[in-house]
Amino acid sequence: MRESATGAVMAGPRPVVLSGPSGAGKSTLLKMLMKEFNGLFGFSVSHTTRKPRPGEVNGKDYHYVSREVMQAGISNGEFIEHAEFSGNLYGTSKAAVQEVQARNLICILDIEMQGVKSIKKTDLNPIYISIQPPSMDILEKRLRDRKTESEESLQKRLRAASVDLEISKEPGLFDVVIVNDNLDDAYRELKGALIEEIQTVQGSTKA
Ligand SMILES: Nc1ncnc2c1ncn2[C@@H]1O[C@H](COP(=O)(O)OP(=O)(O)OP(=O)(O)O)[C@@H](O)[C@H]1O
Ligand SMILES: Nc1nc2c(ncn2[C@@H]2O[C@H](COP(=O)(O)O)[C@@H](O)[C@H]2O)c(=O)[nH]1
Repeated sequence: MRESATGAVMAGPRPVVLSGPSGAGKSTLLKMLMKEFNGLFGFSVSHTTRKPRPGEVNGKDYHYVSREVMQAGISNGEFIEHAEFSGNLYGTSKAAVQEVQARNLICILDIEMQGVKSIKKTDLNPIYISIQPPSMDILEKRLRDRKTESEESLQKRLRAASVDLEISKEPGLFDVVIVNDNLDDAYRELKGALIEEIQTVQGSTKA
């Protein structure tokens, strides 16, 4: 048993932090993981002040809130971490992580670099995984092809990506670094990195 960063006393699988530049493929890999291991992983639904993209669902992809609401929550101590990214606020609430851990699932946090640094100061003790693009050119192409960003947002994200890739070289910051070139290879690596946690949860649900 341990007292987690959420303030709740929890036993159970270690959470997983997936980080890496916007467009590196975190959500794509995460969806593959959740599809193959249905019922083993739970997504920590972050709050954000950015507007939903077509197809995104409030409460599933994010909790979409105003800056005022988010700032009030931060002041009330409701967030484990938060960061300003590409002109918007993003943050992980204690409730989001508690909700997943209460179901004894492997909690996945998809967060950018400032969030990683903040989580490092807590006792959440996740496995830190960095998903990286094969090159900046390929990252730009993937982000452009995704068609979710304005030119301004795209440029901000590319600038953040360069900084992110530099910081991620810091020894010990990530437990695993995966270069997402071929998607199937990257997915295999991700599964390999999580196999112990997967087997632990599979074992405990069979018992
Ligand atoms: N290995 C790959 N080869 C080609 N395209 C890929 C690969 N991985 C992901 N993509 C595509 O790249 C785009 C960005 O991927 P994705 O949205 O998963 O990135 P992300 O890291 O979650 O970004 P963000 O942080 O902005 O949410 C998507 O359109 C996705 O389909
Ligand atoms: N520090 C945090 N970063 C987060 C959180 N939720 C998402 N993110 C990161 O934001 C960028 C942009 O996401 P997008 O959905 O607008 O493309 C990406 O790098 C995410 O990992 C959070 O709660 N905290």
